[in-house]
Amino acid sequence: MLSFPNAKINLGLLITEKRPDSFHNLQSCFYPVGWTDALELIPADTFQFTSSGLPIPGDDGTNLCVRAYESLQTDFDLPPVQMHLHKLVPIGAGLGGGSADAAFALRLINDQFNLGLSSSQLQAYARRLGSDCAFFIENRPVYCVEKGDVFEEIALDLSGYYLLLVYPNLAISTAEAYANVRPKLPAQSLREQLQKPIETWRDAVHNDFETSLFPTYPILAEIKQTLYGLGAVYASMSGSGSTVYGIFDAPPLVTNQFSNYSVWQGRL
Ligand SMILES: C[C@](O)(CO)[C@H](O)COP(=O)(O)OP(=O)(O)OC[C@H]1O[C@@H](n2ccc(N)nc2=O)[C@H](O)[C@@H]1O
Ligand SMILES: Nc1ncnc2c1ncn2[C@@H]1O[C@H](COP(=O)(O)OP(=O)(O)OP(=O)(O)O)[C@@H](O)[C@H]1O
Repeated sequence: MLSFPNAKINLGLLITEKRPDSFHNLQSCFYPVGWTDALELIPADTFQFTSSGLPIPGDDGTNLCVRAYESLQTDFDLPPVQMHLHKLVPIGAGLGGGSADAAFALRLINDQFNLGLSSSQLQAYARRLGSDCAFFIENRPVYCVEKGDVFEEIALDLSGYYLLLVYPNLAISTAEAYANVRPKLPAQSLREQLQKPIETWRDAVHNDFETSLFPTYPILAEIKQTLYGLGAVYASMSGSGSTVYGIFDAPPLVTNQFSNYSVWQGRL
């Protein structure tokens, strides 16, 4: 069985409180985007995990695909499988790439072996693998709260817009990014801001990680400015960085602005 774990972007990200478990409560909107890895799972005589494409830090044994298999193996007598991941989504990019691989692995195993797990049961396994993971089980636009793993409906449809993702070949650790933020309760919820026309977002919809990361990595603010210069209706960093995205109402004319970076362009 073959699947294509896709990335996400965050439309706004407010970090509201530090939690007693040392994680943070947040408000954000997750939106799936078309930059994907490829993940294949086939039944085999012995368990094997291999990868190609972008190098993934850490041993294969700690890969989130392997951890997804192991988490189901504790409750089900799973036959061995061979999994191959072709990694294309940049790492340490704020695009949730590893989380998507884990969630898609859970879904593939559930389908391959007819485990009959519901969406909410798969989300429970996913939550244990990472805060972003549960989103990729249903993989549709949602408003998220708490650790980013509790979802609410939001009426937001950006189909028809174009997206440009710019990864400046700079990996930012999520844990480090959280360590440097100052949580604060917003005057107005992100949900209210997102319900207004996209043309108002530039001044109203913020990613709190930009405040702490832009002074350290000025290139991120420069990319954001360049995206607005290219005509973006809205531009922002995604998640804890380092990818910066622009949303456009027509395909942007990119020449050599981002020639040293990894770029993805497509429809939302
Ligand atoms: C920045 C976001 O991508 C926004 O969508 C996510 O909040 C990050 O989710 P993730 O990469 O799945 O993060 P996890 O693997 O769960 O956690 C990595 C580290 O980030 C910090 N962390 C993560 C999520 C959260 N709500 N509060 C936190 O403080 C913790 O230090 C944690 O040890
Ligand atoms: N399949 C995988 N793909 C990418 N990273 C993986 C994977 N499995 C484990 N990891 C580990 O997770 C770390 C970061 O993962 P990921 O790519 O999700 O971060 P990210 O792009 O910053 O996403 P986000 O901050 O939005 O969750 C890597 O440094 C790597 O050690």
